Amino acid sequence: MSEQVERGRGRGDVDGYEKHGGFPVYRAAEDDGGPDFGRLIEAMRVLQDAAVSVSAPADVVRQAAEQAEALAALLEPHRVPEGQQPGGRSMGLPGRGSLLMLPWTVDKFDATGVRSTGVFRRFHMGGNGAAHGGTLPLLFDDLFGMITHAYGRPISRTAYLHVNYRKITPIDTPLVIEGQVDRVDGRKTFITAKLMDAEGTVLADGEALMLVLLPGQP
Ligand SMILES: CCCCCCCCCC(=O)SCCNC(=O)CCNC(=O)[C@H](O)C(C)(C)COP(=O)(O)OP(=O)(O)OC[C@H]1O[C@@H](n2cnc3c(N)ncnc32)[C@H](O)[C@@H]1OP(=O)(O)O
Repeated sequence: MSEQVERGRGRGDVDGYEKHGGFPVYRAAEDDGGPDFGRLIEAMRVLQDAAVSVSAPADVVRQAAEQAEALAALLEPHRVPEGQQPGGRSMGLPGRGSLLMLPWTVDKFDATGVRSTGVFRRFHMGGNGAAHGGTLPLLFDDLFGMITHAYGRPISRTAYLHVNYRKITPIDTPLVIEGQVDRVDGRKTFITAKLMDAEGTVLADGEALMLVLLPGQP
């Protein structure tokens, strides 16, 4: 039977939903990882763009490999368990400071929906100037997670995610994605979203079913 969940309630405010399945408690990083963390993550993205778009002399590639290995060795001793690192939890940074997520900026986040803006970068390219098809479901899935959260639903997992590719999605072009909860039915949250260019042309649209986790579910 369908139910109308009160809009605008925060996570944990809904009776019986305080456990979020088997998920540990996730909190936003208080200081976005400190003064230089965002800078590090953006430099890593620029490096990824460069690494996949250069054709450099062997000596330059060797030097770059050595510097990348040295950088990894510098960071390696500071690994922490999931949920303690600022990467992915820094709400003030593009893509929350994650290198997996698209480096987009959320400019609307409430119970009526979530909107995010940004560009697909060179390292997201599939071919002929278009974003790789696999990067779009990533963008949609992350948005659907945020929409679920902003709506006040407990942590949910994607049961299905459907993307319609309507037009080529260009890299290095400002785009916007926006979506909202359409319907709630028990554990099920049905969500839709659209990816558009600056003129409002729909490049892709998507829908998903997000399922609230049962106690202990991973
Ligand atoms: C701040 C931190 C934020 C962290 C966010 C994390 C979320 C990120 C979002 C993700 O990307 S999650 C990763 C991708 N998804 C997964 O890995 C999910 C893997 N699948 C599962 O874990 C389970 O299949 C799942 C928990 C989704 C559901 O298993 P259950 O055994 O709990 O549910 P069940 O199969 O009994 O289905 C419950 C209802 O949903 C329906 N259902 C399930 N899968 C469906 C499907 N694919 N299509 C249509 N209906 C579906 C099912 O028919 C049934 O409907 P009824 O209640 O009406 O009978």
